[in-house]
Amino acid sequence: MTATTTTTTPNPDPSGAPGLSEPVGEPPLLEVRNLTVTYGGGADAVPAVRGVDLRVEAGQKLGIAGESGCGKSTLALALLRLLPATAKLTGEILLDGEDVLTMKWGRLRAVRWAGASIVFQGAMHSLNAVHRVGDQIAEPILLHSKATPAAARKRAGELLEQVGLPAARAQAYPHELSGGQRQRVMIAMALACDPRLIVADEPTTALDVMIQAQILRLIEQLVADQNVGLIMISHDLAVLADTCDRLSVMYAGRVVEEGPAAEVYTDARHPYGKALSAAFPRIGDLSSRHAPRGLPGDPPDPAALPGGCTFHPRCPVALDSCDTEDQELRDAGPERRAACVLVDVDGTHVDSARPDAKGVNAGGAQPGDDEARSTS
Ligand SMILES: Nc1ncnc2c1ncn2[C@@H]1O[C@H](COP(=O)(O)OP(=O)(O)OP(=O)(O)O)[C@@H](O)[C@H]1O
Repeated sequence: MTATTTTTTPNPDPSGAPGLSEPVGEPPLLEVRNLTVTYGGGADAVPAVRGVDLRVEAGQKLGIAGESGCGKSTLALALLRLLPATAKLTGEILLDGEDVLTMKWGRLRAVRWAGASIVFQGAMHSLNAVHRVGDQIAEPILLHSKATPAAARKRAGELLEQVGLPAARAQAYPHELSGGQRQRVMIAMALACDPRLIVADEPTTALDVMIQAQILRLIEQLVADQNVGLIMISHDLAVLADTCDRLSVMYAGRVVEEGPAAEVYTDARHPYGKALSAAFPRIGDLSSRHAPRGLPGDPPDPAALPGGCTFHPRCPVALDSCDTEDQELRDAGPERRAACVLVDVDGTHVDSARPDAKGVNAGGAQPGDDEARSTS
């Protein structure tokens, strides 16, 4: 995608996300401002994404974590306006400073694949079973460039080699490849038009751990070599912490915590971030103190969100006021933000010992139990 004018002054950072330096005069690669996505309308409206701000620079890897149903895939699809017509979007999605939400269709077609491309989960379902994978990789090249069919096929072979497969595998049909190989094909396809941003939605979920590690290292290598931006979406906080620079944790359609990936994983500020982190085992420490612990209860139905802080019904440290008072993201230490009334501006941890804490879910993840997560 061609960068739009860079003569304007830098956009102020509405998310306030610190630590993301922006070259003077250059808009960030991706800036999402106050994005909302609502499926349907009236009494049946489902607010799947609610006021999300994100920012990704070239070469940066942002992880988006959260339980099933928190709006991760909706957010990913919204970035390229790939949602069904029932979805209503508001806010801004600025790709190189150009708003995806107000683009004309012709421009949007050009931006898809070339400006940003998506690697979906479940390559078997995303690839067309009756076409050779080389032809499927060549297709966006033919659509987005003046390449001849022969040149596009040659490029497809090169892309396969780039993702660690022999060029000759271009002749294979999806069912002739292993799950890991198919996911490599998906990544090759995503790279076909030299995008500036790659959105990877659960790219390794269906793979065994060995192949998962290979695919993650491949994605990391490609981001470094080609200086693209990466948004990686996963329910697996450990995978994101291992792969990404920064992490945003979503709950009920909103970002409730963000910061450097390793810090959010080992020392989350928000009770939900803490609970999500505590749900994953720490490699190398299998003592009972570090045993993974689940979070009782389920995320709320987006069509019937609880009042106040949407996490309060599951929160082990909720105060009475959390039933009615919602929280915006607030500073929670250097380069950290969290949407919790108990987070102090200086980043002091959630204080689970407050006398007015209601102490629900006493058997679940205990946010005050930081020690258990700080030694990995
Ligand atoms: N086409 C749709 N019409 C109505 N509601 C939808 C539609 N797609 C998703 N939703 C709802 O929007 C909410 C967010 O769904 P989404 O798939 O974005 O979550 P997710 O975090 O990606 O979950 P998962 O990890 O299970 O894919 C859910 O409540 C879901 O039921």
